[in-house]
Amino acid sequence: MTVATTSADAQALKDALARLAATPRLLVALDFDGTVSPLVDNPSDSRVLPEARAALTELERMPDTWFAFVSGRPLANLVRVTEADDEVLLIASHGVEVRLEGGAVDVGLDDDEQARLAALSARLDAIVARTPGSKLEHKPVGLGLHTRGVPAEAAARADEAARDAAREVGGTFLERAGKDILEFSVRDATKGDGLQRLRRHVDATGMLFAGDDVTDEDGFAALGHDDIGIKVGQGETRARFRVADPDAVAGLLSQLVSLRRR
Ligand SMILES: O=P(O)(O)OC[C@H]1O[C@H](O[C@H]2O[C@H](CO)[C@@H](O)[C@H](O)[C@H]2O)[C@H](O)[C@@H](O)[C@@H]1O
Repeated sequence: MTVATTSADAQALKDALARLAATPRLLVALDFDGTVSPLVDNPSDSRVLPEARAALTELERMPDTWFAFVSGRPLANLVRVTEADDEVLLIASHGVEVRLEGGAVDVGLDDDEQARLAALSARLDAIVARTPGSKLEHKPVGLGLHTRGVPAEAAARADEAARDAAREVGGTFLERAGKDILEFSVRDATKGDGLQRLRRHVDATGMLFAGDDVTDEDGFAALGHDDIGIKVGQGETRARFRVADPDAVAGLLSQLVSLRRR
């Protein structure tokens, strides 16, 4: 993948990182898939790149410095793939599930939400059965139809059928199209809500947030003037900066560690 950035952009990012490294209370919040972990066919195989992991471990040890994963994955799944210890702050299910110090909140679906999810799940199962290579992911507040590796036309047909199914079930489903995944949720929190929650929790004076997907745009929208938003890869974005891939994110995290150590 090529991502066009000029040397002026690269210098501006370097300068912004140096300023952020000097902030009194620093929060580093990272999307997981496609940001610190390269995209892979089987979601349970995803892991944080070693360089990023080393940098995050260093950040965790520094005073007045916190890091968090902010992901669309369910919380239990996110804990497993990130191998996060109990200290790591986690925002999961696109902002619905939150684990700050003191444990996670219970999402507690009501009867109507449970019934609508069950009805949609049955319909999506039928779509998966006739779409080889697709998979249905069950999440605490929604369902994700995965089509990675499915030929484009068949994937588009499956997505369209899934949208029809959600309309048939009725009520409000928040629809999110990500990378080879179409999700339907009965709750409407966003990663932006998650970042605000984290900012308040640690009383951050500066924040870095990096993400690669459309749902990360809600996160970029929640950033302030003294924060840094980094889009990973191609696509439209409101982030101020852009890097090519998870390796580049890992490199930036290492730079941030060195700068903050100083
Ligand atoms: O917010 P994120 O941390 O980026 O999570 C978004 C979704 O990530 C996972 O799916 C994506 O990554 C998989 C592994 O690389 C890939 O196989 C899939 O095609 C991608 O859509 C995860 O499985 C989903 O639950 C997340 O919503």
